[in-house]
Amino acid sequence: MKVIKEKKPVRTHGTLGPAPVADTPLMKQYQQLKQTYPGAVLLFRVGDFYETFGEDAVTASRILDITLTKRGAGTASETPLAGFPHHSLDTYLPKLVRAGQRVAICDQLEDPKQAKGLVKRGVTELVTPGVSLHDNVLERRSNNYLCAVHFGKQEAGISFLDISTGEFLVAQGTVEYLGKLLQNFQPAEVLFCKKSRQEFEGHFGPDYCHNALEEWVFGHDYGHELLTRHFNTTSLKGFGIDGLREGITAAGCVLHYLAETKHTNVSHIGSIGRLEEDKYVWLDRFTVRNLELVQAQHPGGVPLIDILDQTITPMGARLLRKWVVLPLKEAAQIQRRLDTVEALLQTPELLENLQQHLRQINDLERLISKVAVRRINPRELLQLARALEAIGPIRDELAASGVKALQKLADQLNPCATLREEIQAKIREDAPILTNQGGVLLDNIDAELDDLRRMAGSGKDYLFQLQQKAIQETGISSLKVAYNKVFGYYLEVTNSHKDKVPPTWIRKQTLVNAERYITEELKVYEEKILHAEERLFVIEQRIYTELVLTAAEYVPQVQQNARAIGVADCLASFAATARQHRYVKPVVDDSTTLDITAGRHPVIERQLPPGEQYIPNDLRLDQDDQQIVVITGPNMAGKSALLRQTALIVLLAQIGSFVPADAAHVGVIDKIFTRVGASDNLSKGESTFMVEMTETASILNNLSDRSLVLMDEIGRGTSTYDGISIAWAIVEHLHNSPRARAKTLFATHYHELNQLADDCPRVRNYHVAVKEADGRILFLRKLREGGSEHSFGIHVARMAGMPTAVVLRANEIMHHLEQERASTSVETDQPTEFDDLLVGLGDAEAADMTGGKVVSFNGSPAVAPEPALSGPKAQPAAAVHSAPRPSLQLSMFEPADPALERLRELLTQLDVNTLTPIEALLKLNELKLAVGSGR
Ligand SMILES: Nc1ncnc2c1ncn2[C@@H]1O[C@H](COP(=O)(O)OP(=O)(O)OP(=O)(O)O)[C@@H](O)[C@H]1O
Repeated sequence: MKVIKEKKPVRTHGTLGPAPVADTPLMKQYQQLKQTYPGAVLLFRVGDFYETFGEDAVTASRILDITLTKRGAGTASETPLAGFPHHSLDTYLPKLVRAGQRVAICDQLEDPKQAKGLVKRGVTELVTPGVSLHDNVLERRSNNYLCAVHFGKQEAGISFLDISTGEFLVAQGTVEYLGKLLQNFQPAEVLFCKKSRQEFEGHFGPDYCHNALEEWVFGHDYGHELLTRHFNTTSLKGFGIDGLREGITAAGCVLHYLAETKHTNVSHIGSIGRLEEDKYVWLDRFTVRNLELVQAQHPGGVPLIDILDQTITPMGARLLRKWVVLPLKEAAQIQRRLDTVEALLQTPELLENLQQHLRQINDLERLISKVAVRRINPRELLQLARALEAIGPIRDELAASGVKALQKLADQLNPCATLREEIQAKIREDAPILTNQGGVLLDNIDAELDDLRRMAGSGKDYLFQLQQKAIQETGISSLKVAYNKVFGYYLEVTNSHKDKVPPTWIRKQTLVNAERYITEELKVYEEKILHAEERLFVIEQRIYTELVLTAAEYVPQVQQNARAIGVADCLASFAATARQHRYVKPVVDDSTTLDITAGRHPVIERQLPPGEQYIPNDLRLDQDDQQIVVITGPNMAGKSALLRQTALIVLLAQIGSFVPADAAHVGVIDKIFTRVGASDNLSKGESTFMVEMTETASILNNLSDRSLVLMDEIGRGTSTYDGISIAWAIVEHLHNSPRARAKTLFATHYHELNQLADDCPRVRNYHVAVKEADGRILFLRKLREGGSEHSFGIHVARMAGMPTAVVLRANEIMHHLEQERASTSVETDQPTEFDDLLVGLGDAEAADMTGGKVVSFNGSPAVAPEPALSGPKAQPAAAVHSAPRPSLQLSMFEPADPALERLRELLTQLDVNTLTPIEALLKLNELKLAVGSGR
């Protein structure tokens, strides 16, 4: 086959072109392999090139920017062709994988020189976004997870595996829990069953890089069998996961996929851990996103992790990302971390020494994984030895620290001295990456190896002497002995001297300016040298492989080292951040208080322009008196910053970090819910408002006394009155719910909500202070007690550079509207989206939301009916507490209309406790249709 030498970058966006035709034995072989790996780009090794054909060639040339040419141009078997030299695999493979492609690497399985007929070829590795050991594909400081999801009848199962570290996790629970885990772990590839595609995308969106597998892979018994076989156990009890039926299915699917992608040496996956929902603070996926914990929401934004991360090793960096999204709930466990950070801060020398040694550690975890899968090169093996060399001093440092938690870590460290010494005694410091071309091992390891080296070395000396002799004999001073793969050793004579060449020399090749010859003597020596070299390479490879096998016996110890190093690194990072950014140790206990003195936003305070200071604020929430704080203030005042900083301080405290404040007392929080009146779903074409409401309903259904709720501009996706009504009802619900007194921060533009405090004793009004001077406002950023009088949107518009005429006109309209509002009385009681929200909540919640003043769904009063519903829906905001308040719920259930009768019937049948938000939405739609059609 013709090999294309010059590869000029050409972009192609054409059609896929004809598929390759199996017109030769080579193409037949290609077709067979291609059919075995449908959906993967097949890199087909031919000689020194990896070639792609047909559709694959079009894809490869587009992603890799390589020439797209044709095989069999002008013939019936014409097909697109694109290829690259085999030694460029490391450059091109990551590009394909990062572009979301699965790549099957097909190699020559025998030496083409020895092959009789067609060279044997086979796929040696299937690299996919979620299953990769290639450094160029992986990010050093974050994990690369493959994930499998399985939807069961009651619950769903999920499993994560990072093959590059051996970490294998499983969980089972509600779809919401899975959504949260997907958001936390950000898998590179998700596997699910073909028939679950719609369900998966309905819940989690279409954006995950995924692979839909056949239904039979998702069987519990099959999964169980794969797991027990892999771990060589009879049951899964030892891992504490035997009850997780759906989780086991998902984990089995992960192992199945490893085998399918030809990853068979996976002994480094030594255990499977359970992600226990109860152990960690519940952060719904919106909270992880809104608080920008590990990922900024907008390009150029800075996530919390960037401020926090002062880890030195990749193990530390990867662990910190997990700690940040999985804050702890057990006060004692948190306290242990905090005490250790304090000890490190109080002993600067210990912290410095520890960090100094950590710099030598490298990626111990991924290095040992490469040992397990037998894909470690000599230089990496040396790195492993150097990393192990640093374990001893770290162990000594931690052991002598006098700090209990650090001493415990020291106990887990094992310098694996025997292995380290063996590596260092065998591998040359300047060893190459490849193991098949010699120069890997030191002298005096193997007698035969030493002999062969001498022979190869002296052979080369001999060739030099032969060159000198030939120069003397022929008088051709420019004559040289050289080597190439085709002719072996030869004598090269320039054209000007070729008439001096003796007749016994055999001409082998004619170049433009020179002739190349061989002689009998040269051939004999060449044989000897090449034979010695070949044998030498074989011996080196054998000894190297034995060394890797020896190293493989240390996988569990080295993995344990890696884990302990990760923890030490994270704690040291907390101490370093606390020192650098003036964080303090929070008091974390089982009380129900949240009391922050002079709290700051950890990210914004680092982003302010030089000379600007972040204004700290105090904030206290307590379920017994100040349970809900309604914060009003103009746009840009700093309301969102305050909400977020409160959540971030809680979160930092509960991952064991010091916090940006002068003091903080954090009674352990079990759930953090965040809802920001969103506009970000608009791009997906969803009804923003509906999404907002469905999610809010889900929040309200899941609260506990220990929960922290942040509501930022909830209701702004609808008209002002609706918005105020919804916001009002939600605050009431949070206040009156008999189930939970969740601590709540509620930021709003609707200053009307300040009137809530009159009815609800645990609701307190605060505002972010601004100063008005000369018709302009100055942001003071200070949280003060009391509500605010009016909104300042127009002032902000002026600040933003809105033309004066527009600003003046806006002022005029606002005054007009305010006057109108004051003179209007009771508003319409048509059902609105607010009613829809109640539908999603169920009887108990609906009653909670309206302060127990709602008529139950079967039409009779659920509680002694009071004449007025204290929701503002029914009246304009300005008159909330003065006008009589008709119940919008009553209007919804007047019995006269048969459609409404039917609606009532449907609602009564509904078990809202088992509905997911998505199902609730669908149900709602159904109900609307039912009412509309009069069914
Ligand atoms: N305490 C503070 N000290 C200094 N700067 C602050 C402080 N709080 C907020 N800021 C700055 O003010 C900007 C606006 O704050 P934020 O987004 O919290 O206002 P907001 O009241 O929520 O506004 P909007 O209602 O428009 O969402 C922030 O991006 C930040 O740069």
